[in-house]
Amino acid sequence: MKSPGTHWSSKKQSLEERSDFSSVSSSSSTSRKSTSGFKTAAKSVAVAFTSCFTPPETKSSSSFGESEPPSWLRQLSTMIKIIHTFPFLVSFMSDVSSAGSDRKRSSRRGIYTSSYNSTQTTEPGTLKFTMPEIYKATKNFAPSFKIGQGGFGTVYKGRLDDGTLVAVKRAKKNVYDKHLGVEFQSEIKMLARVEHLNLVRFHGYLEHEDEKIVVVEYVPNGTLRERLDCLDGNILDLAARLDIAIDVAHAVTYLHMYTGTDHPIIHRDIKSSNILLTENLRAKVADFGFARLAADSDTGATHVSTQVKGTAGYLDPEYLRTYQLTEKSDVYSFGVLLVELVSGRRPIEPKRELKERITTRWAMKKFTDGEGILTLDPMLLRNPSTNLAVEKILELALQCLAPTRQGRPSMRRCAEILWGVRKDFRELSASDLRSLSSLSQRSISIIED
Ligand SMILES: Nc1ncnc2c1ncn2[C@@H]1O[C@H](COP(=O)(O)OP(=O)(O)OP(=O)(O)O)[C@@H](O)[C@H]1O
Repeated sequence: MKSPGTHWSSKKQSLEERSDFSSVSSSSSTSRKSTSGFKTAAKSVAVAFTSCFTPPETKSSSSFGESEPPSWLRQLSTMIKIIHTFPFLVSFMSDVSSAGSDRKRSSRRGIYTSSYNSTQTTEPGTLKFTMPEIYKATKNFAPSFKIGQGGFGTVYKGRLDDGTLVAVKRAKKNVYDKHLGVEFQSEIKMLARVEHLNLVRFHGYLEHEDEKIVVVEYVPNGTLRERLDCLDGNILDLAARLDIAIDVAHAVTYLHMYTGTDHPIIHRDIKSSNILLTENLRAKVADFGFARLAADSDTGATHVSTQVKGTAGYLDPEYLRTYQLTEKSDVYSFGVLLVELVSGRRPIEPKRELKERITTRWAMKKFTDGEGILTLDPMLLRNPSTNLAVEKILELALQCLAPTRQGRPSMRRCAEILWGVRKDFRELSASDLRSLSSLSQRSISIIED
């Protein structure tokens, strides 16, 4: 995703500037607009009670590549097959029976079957797309299908033979940029390991000559950063922001506690422009280009030593100093994200006066001075429920932003704390609404009198 800040990717910690947003995902907006106080309060309550996650639809698509997949991928696929034996059988049967297209890919990620030319059956487990399929899906990479541009390359919207909408990430063809190859390998390796409602779903990849392509689920409602910037004129209210924070906490908890095979996964690039939003404004964490496997705690290891990668403004200072990476680096980035959700500000705001340029520093100072509410995004209205929620979110952010990893909560704990904040927020919003309603009833009777 495009960075709102700067990408770090070097042992020497050299800075690599990434370009600004130039394009916005398509599709209609469903954001909620804040208008008058009463309306906003009413909406908050309605949203709080109706927001629920709609799982992505089961999708099937077509095909595989001609060449053998790498051995690590075959092993991975075998693991996935074992984990998903039953879904595989179910989707395999439905694919065989539907026989609508020449080739079929089952609905479960990583498990494929084929009836190409009615005779050939490719070994399940290949995640590969072919170039003709990609050309067809993206209408030869038509400019009108372009939905984004990032450090990795260009992203196109695509439609597979069965109608499934996908995002096709095509790597830049820069033979001198070795990082792209590493990012590509990391992205497909990690995506192939994970499956969670709050993570973008992996459909497959293509690596052929100088083409490197990742195909993932298309998420239609833009990035969180675009929403906070109000690019479509709609304000993301606090109820929606809390839901998004919880979705992200769930996704990252899953990565950290993922025990399906071996090590947990550290995302390393949690930031608002890597969080995609669905039509219902629920969040999906994307971009596994920097993801790493965590240290194996069974061996007593506490961290992995690795070159520093991530985005300026979100980077754990301890990791930056020591090169020691743990899950708590994601927790730090999540703390930055919480402040971003409350304030609407980017982590680094170079145009502001000096003491406000580093958003977390400014916000944490306000919070510890007892003025946390002053950090609230000016687009959001203050009321008792919002005031309380803001205090609680900033309190959690302060813990996540602790200078060393021992002081930070686990991502699971973050999720639990946020559930509590959301529960209180909903209850208080409902009572705010009741008082507003009785107040307006009283004023109506005074006018009538
Ligand atoms: N799955 C998706 N569904 C819809 N839009 C997407 C999807 N993935 C990416 N995009 C769009 O494409 C843009 C660029 O995303 P991309 O993942 O390529 O960035 P990136 O190359 O990883 O950038 P960086 O490395 O700088 O973070 C996003 O900001 C978003 O607007």
